[in-house]
Amino acid sequence: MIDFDRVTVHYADHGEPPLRDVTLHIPEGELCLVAGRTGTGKSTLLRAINGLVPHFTGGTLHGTVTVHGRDTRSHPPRDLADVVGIVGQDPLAGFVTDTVEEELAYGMEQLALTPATMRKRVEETLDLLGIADLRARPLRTLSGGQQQRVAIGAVLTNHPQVLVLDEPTSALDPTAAEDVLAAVTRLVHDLGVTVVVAEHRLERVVQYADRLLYLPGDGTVVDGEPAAVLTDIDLVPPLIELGRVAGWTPVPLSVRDARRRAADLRQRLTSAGPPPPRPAPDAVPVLTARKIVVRYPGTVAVAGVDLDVHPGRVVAVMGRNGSGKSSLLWALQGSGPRQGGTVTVTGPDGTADPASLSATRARRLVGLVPQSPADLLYLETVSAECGQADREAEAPAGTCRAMLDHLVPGLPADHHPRDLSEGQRLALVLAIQLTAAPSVILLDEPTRGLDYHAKQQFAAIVQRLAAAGRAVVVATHDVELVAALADRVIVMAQGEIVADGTTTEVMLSSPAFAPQVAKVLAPQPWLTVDQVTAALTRPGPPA
Ligand SMILES: Nc1ncnc2c1ncn2[C@@H]1O[C@H](COP(=O)(O)OP(=O)(O)OP(=O)(O)O)[C@@H](O)[C@H]1O
Ligand SMILES: Nc1ncnc2c1ncn2[C@@H]1O[C@H](COP(=O)(O)OP(=O)(O)OP(=O)(O)O)[C@@H](O)[C@H]1O
Repeated sequence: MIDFDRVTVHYADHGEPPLRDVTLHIPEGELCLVAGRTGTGKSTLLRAINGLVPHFTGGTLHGTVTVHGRDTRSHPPRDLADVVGIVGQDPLAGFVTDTVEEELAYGMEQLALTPATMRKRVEETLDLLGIADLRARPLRTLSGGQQQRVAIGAVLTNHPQVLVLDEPTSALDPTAAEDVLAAVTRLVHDLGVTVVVAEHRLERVVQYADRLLYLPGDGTVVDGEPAAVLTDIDLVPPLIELGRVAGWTPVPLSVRDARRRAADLRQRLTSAGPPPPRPAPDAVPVLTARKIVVRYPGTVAVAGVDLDVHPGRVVAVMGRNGSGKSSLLWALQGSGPRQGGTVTVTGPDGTADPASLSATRARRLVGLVPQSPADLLYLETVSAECGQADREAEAPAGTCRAMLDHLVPGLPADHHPRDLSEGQRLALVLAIQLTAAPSVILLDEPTRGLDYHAKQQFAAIVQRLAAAGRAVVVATHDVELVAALADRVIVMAQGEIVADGTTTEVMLSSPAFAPQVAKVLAPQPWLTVDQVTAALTRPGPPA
């Protein structure tokens, strides 16, 4: 269905070609997962399938890409639209209409389908993605995950023979991610649709994949069965890391498979004793919120939330798409809407409601890194951004740059923020926020687009902040990140807090939020491979 014959892609201002002499063949009816570190060329490979590369991205393509018998060189994206459906990384940027229903119908209008068919497919898709009650909503008022569902739906209504998805679950809650991937897998099995999906959170997709394309970063592509390819690379989901620690071969690809083999590991962990508990929090909270209410026309996003946040602690806020996490963070930070309730934050100069202060003073109490950090960067260079941050925080010149070097050493000062990798951009925005030395740091879905290595770096940064006495609140769908990082987990549903406890309590009590290690070892209280490794290597009690 998809053939790459000796394909090389060069971007003009980019030295090394992301794809170099790549030959591969993806048969009809396969689900093919594309993996590799940030910036290795996954999106480039995906965009070459529908001709966006090179027709729209610039650069040059040598060799031949053939899709369903059509050469992409002579068939630009519009001539492939009846065969290939593509969902990009940034849903908002890809939308062409204003409302959910219009967006779902748009592609079918281009294919000139009958109104009856269009109607039927729109209804099916609204149900499939759980967005029926959003049908009339303007797209820009949707939460991040709701937007991602619409973007996927808008492609599914066209019934493409080839479906290309670039990080389709990055903003989805764990249950929605499973639903979407199960639906996509049904298309593969029942209708013979060919699917190519790039994803950093391999744990979400690998069990559905027939084939894994791994981009090591030198322009080549390693192509094989998932279990075989994963045996040889260091970029692996927790389940496979666990399999390596336990010495299982071949490596397990599903939780079910791992559970079957885990009896011996459970035994060893039982004799090692439970993981050490995390220390109890300070008695005095640094942030106190009472009866917070956020309303939009027709929606109550936050419905009377009470919350205390303590210094030195990392709190994760989880919950389904649209449950009110972002709205809560913006209300706590003070610049988002808030129709009711009180927020007080304690800083070096005393206690205040950030919403009652100037932006500059508020930033000394609470810093917020938004879902798309690029939104906060608007100057031409890294050093201009840093200088501006120093001035706004009335901090000595060089404060922000020192903070940035602490996070990611050695970023060139004259780089344009646009040319930074996702992880570097995140570090820059974090450094800008930290320059004001806020007591509380709020992070909204900070690991979208980060590979496993970048995520580890990020977790280390957050742990250092907490160790230095900051309070950190992270809204996220990334259960593996939460397991590794958070002291406490809050779960929101329809604007209310429905669970609040230690990470272990909350994650073990709800299968939707359990990390892979917990699923394998339940009911024992292990959440991460690090905990398991530490227990297995801990010296036993003297005989
Ligand atoms: N239109 C473009 N012009 C110039 N360089 C580009 C362009 N698009 C991508 N690149 C560069 O090509 C390389 C591969 O980019 P690509 O987006 O394919 O990576 P990726 O593996 O999808 O990364 P991520 O995991 O962050 O999505 C990167 O170094 C990137 O900076
Ligand atoms: N400007 C707006 N107008 C109308 N409704 C809105 C607006 N902004 C958000 N909402 C709605 O408020 C609810 C909460 O949105 P919010 O972004 O806080 O959710 P979330 O938990 O962060 O979601 P996600 O996990 O998808 O990021 C959602 O139903 C959303 O559609």
